[in-house]
Amino acid sequence: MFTGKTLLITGGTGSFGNAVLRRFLESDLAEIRIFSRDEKKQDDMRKKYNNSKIKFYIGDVRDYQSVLNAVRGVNFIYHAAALKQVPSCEFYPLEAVKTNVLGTENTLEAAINCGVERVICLSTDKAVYPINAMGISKAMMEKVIIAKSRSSNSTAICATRYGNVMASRGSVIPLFTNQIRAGQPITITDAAMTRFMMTLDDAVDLVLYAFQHGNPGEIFVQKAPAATIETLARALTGLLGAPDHPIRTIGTRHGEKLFEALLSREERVAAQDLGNYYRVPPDLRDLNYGKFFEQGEIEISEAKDYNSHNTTRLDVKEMQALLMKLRFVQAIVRGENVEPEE
Ligand SMILES: O=c1ccn([C@@H]2O[C@H](COP(=O)(O)OP(=O)(O)O[C@H]3O[C@H](CO)[C@@H](O)[C@H](O)[C@H]3O)[C@@H](O)[C@H]2O)c(=O)[nH]1
Repeated sequence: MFTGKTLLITGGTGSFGNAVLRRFLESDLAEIRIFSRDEKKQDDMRKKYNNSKIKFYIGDVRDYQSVLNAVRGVNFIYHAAALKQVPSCEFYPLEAVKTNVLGTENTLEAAINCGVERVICLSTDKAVYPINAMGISKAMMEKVIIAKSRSSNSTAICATRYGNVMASRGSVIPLFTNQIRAGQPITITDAAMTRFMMTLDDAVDLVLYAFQHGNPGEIFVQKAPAATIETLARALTGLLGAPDHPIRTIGTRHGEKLFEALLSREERVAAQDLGNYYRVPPDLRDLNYGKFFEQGEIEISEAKDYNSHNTTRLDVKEMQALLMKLRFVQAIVRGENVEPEE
């Protein structure tokens, strides 16, 4: 399906953008466009990949015209441009709205106007029962996707939703490994806090799956095991040969949850179980509220959400086995100095 076609990656200089780019460079795509605001990172990528299939576009999803320039002539879009840090979005919620909500609207509008075949948008578990501005803006992004896909016949728009991607830049795994190596105590927010644990490779598999099998308005959810932060810390100290390394509890950060959900109760009832993934269909009921009410959903009262407290729980040994799949952790264990996954 990709032979001779063009893919645009918004936010293409970030971890997800890079991972998707690497995977798609192995396909028969004719061209891959990287769209982002970051001139410097684009320049680094130009040198690093040194590949004439890759074209670079400077722009910002907040600016429709700049998106439109990059979208003309494109067949597929992977939309990863986002403000994704929980604390910064708490302090600047309107910035999250501008990039995550309005930026998505701009991207989808340009896609529809240019006859793009498929768009896959990146979402997060923090969009389910959201409590922080980042999650709320991503939840609104999902609503924009579903609303847009109701009214677009020729462009199929889907989302993929993930939990934490292990060892991505700025995340807790590089932080803990730095603390261990620097001889500083590991700073744990709450020992009992759980997070879904998945690798970037798993996340990219789901993007490919969504491109190949997604129907308009569907959200694909990656199933994953979870671990407590204490298990994660103990797994890392064990791997780095410092099992007695001190741990200090610092308390929950701004806008943080004790556990995350990948599917709400309502979504779990409607979702199709695909083995490694869930496929959540869009709610296609119309605005006729009388009908809406008569056709209520009985199963929802019984359903449980799919969350990081009730999914498979990893113990320290299992967590270590998963960590050792990461190139970043393998290199750290060998005693090398490496940058986080990107
Ligand atoms: O010093 C620290 C920092 C973090 N944590 C904990 O480690 C876990 C993971 O934290 P972090 O790696 O910062 O990720 P999250 O805040 O959960 O958010 C990440 O994961 C999301 C997906 O759930 C992405 O959307 C976000 O971009 C990404 O920052 C959380 O339970 C934190 O409380 C600590 O215990 N100590």
